[in-house]
Amino acid sequence: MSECNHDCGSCSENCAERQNPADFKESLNEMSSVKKVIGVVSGKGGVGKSLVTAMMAVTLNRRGYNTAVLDADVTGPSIPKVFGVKERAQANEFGLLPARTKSGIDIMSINMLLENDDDPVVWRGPIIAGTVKQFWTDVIWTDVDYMFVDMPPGTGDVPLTVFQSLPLDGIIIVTSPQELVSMIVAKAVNMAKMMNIPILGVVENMSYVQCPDCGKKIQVFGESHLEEAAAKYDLQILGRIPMTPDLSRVCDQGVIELFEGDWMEHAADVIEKIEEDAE
Ligand SMILES: Nc1ncnc2c1ncn2[C@@H]1O[C@H](COP(=O)(O)OP(=O)(O)OP(=O)(O)O)[C@@H](O)[C@H]1O
Repeated sequence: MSECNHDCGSCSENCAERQNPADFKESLNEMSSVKKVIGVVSGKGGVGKSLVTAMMAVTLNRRGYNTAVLDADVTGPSIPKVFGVKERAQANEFGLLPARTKSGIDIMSINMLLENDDDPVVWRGPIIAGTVKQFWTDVIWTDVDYMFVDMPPGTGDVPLTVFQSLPLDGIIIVTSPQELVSMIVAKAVNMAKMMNIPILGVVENMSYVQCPDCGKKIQVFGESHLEEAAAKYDLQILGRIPMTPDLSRVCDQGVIELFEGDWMEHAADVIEKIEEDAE
């Protein structure tokens, strides 16, 4: 392209440079070590992407790995809240230091840099993407086996630019049952394919409600279309998470590390397998 400004986030041309996203990935801080980076995406907001990101980090941490969460959802950051982290980010001469949660998960989020948690982030796309890049380049991520990235929701400019700036080893798509009947999941799948990032699979959140008395599973949104969508887009089903007051409580109280349930175990097996495949 003759007028290339090298900012693919602000350009819609499908040129050779866009097709090779590795060209513009940012390098990690030289004090950091991160083995695998998994992006957690959703076609739209509010489907439980942050919940899944946090539960994945907790599940792999329970299996003995060092895990971290990079909160790239800059305009709607919820990671510090679900982990009950209130402190501001500290820095030393080499870079920014992530906060460490009670069970030892390292996290970095824009909320740890704002003066007040409830200050809105009203920045434009390039500034947001620049912030996420800095979370990668300027934060000292020590000895991380698995980093989970809570991606900005949707398939627009900001998630696209974030996709392009981080060296993701795979992505997990989070959906709600309603999304599966629309084109939203297709857009998320196609964005990952455009970026040449392997899709590890799909997690259906709010999949059902289980009666606390008789154990019956009720599909509140009607019969699930998960299998159908997984077959259509050639996706592996990583898990189904019920809608439960317990999950809502652990998020609200900032104690996600105490969640009980085995919904993320299959996803964790698949993630461990990436490691084995690479060896
Ligand atoms: N399975 C569930 N059971 C109960 N509550 C849930 C469940 N999933 C999500 N929630 C609640 O829904 C809210 C939104 O979830 P979450 O922040 O994970 O969504 P999100 O997709 O990351 O949203 P956004 O993209 O807008 O940041 C949270 O308050 C969470 O407590």
